[in-house]
Amino acid sequence: MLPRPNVRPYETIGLLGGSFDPPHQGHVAITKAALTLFQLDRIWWLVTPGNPLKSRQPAPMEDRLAAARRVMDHPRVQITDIETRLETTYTARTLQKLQAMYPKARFVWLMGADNLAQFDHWKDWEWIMQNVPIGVLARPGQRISGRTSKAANIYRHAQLPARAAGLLARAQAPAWCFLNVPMSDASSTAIRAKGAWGRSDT
Ligand SMILES: Nc1ncnc2c1ncn2[C@@H]1O[C@H](COP(=O)(O)OP(=O)(O)OP(=O)(O)O)[C@@H](O)[C@H]1O
Ligand SMILES: O=C(O)c1ccc[n+]([C@@H]2O[C@H](COP(=O)([O-])O)[C@@H](O)[C@H]2O)c1
Repeated sequence: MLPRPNVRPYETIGLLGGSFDPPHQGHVAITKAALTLFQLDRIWWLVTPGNPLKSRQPAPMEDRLAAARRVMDHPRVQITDIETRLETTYTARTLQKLQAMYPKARFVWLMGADNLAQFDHWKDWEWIMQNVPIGVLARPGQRISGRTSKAANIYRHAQLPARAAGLLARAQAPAWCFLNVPMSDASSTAIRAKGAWGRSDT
């Protein structure tokens, strides 16, 4: 297991959960954009043991962690196996445990627009909305489905405009912000379909 990350009091930490099967330049692009635009101190990649909504078994955790470390090399980004350590797969449970472990940290949940589109299918998604600020990054073909999704509509009153993105981490939840960052069409599905897992790490 990887060492438990250290956290300074009042740090703002973005959490990018994912299968990373494999990690790619789309993940790198949204991580760099989120660091800057949401003014985060750091970002942790949470390499998930398994997405609860996906039946497909991902590549072994060690392979995904190693590939993630090769692809995402940045002093303020840490690759973690926290969900394995916490024995969680549901995001709400992961967030509850992290908030209890690091009560002075300010966590922000990060995700692509495709996940906002189906967010209302996640376990305890309203708890997440009401307890953790959420930063959403544009993804090709998913901007409209994300922005018009059930979760977006129900929590429209809690949406921060993009020009206020820098306030998200310190905002009281519910608070979410959609950023129209330059988009990358990279996807793990496409890389797997090409049989390119581990060959290029891009
Ligand atoms: N190109 C991209 N642009 C914006 N967000 C992305 C992009 N690729 C991945 N993400 C986001 O990164 C997080 C982790 O994604 P994940 O590891 O599932 O990669 P993926 O390419 O979506 O995988 P798959 O194709 O297997 O579904 C998710 O919140 C996802 O929305
Ligand atoms: O908690 C849930 O119900 C839930 C449902 C779907 C996805 N997630 C999380 O969302 C993150 C992105 O998943 P993925 O497979 O799109 O990379 C990852 O951390 C998953 O564990 C969480």
